[in-house]
Amino acid sequence: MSGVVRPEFIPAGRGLTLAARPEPLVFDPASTALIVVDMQNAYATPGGYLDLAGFDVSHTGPVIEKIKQSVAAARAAGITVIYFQNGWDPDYVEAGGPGSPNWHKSNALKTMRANPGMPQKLLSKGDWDFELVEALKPEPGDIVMHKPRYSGFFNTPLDSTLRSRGIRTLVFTGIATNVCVESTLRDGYFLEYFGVLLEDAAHQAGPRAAHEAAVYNVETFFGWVSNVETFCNALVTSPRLETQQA
Ligand SMILES: NC(=O)N/C=C\C(=O)O
Repeated sequence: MSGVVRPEFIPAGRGLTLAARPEPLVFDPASTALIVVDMQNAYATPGGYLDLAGFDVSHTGPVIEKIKQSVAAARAAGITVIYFQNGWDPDYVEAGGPGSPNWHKSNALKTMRANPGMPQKLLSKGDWDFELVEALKPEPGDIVMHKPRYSGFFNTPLDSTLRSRGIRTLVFTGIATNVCVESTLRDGYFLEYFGVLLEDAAHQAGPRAAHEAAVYNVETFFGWVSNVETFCNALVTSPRLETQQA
């Protein structure tokens, strides 16, 4: 097959071909992780942080369902599943004070400051807002990581966890496409990971154009774009690359 990207680290005789834009990408389940970014009540449930801050979360249901499908397919194929949870300790030390840009830019922190009457618990560890949505609970064998900033690589054990397992391909799902998903995929690119975005398993914070812009950025500059059905089909039906090249 012409135009297929085959990363050098995938040994001959191994690899599945994922139909993707801008071109198909060969990946090996053994060196791939499915990353589920911040599928917390804060980002996906009415009454959570994004909703309270004025972002539309009314269309997250289908995305949750798509992520569920991708997680099930990944687990069945032996792909490592990593769930991120974004947030801070209950005293908000990890959020940083006025000396941190996070204190000034985080819409969760700004929303709480603007509404002193509201429970001051957005994205606080141990609170409902911080919890993963009911439909996407990790199972034994899955990895759960907390992160204090948008990128999953910042101040977390993500890089060492991936390296120690020989993982080089990262398949992304979650919320928000244009913030934590894109930030983590971009940082992964700089660290030599191959990033794939499943576009129907991600949802934006803000207007739909923000999702589309993030998809464009990934497809054009940072990685590859596919979807859940294609990913699931690749895991069960993709012919081995060596067969295709023969
Ligand atoms: N998970 C995210 O993409 N978060 C986006 C905004 C925020 O956490 O304030």
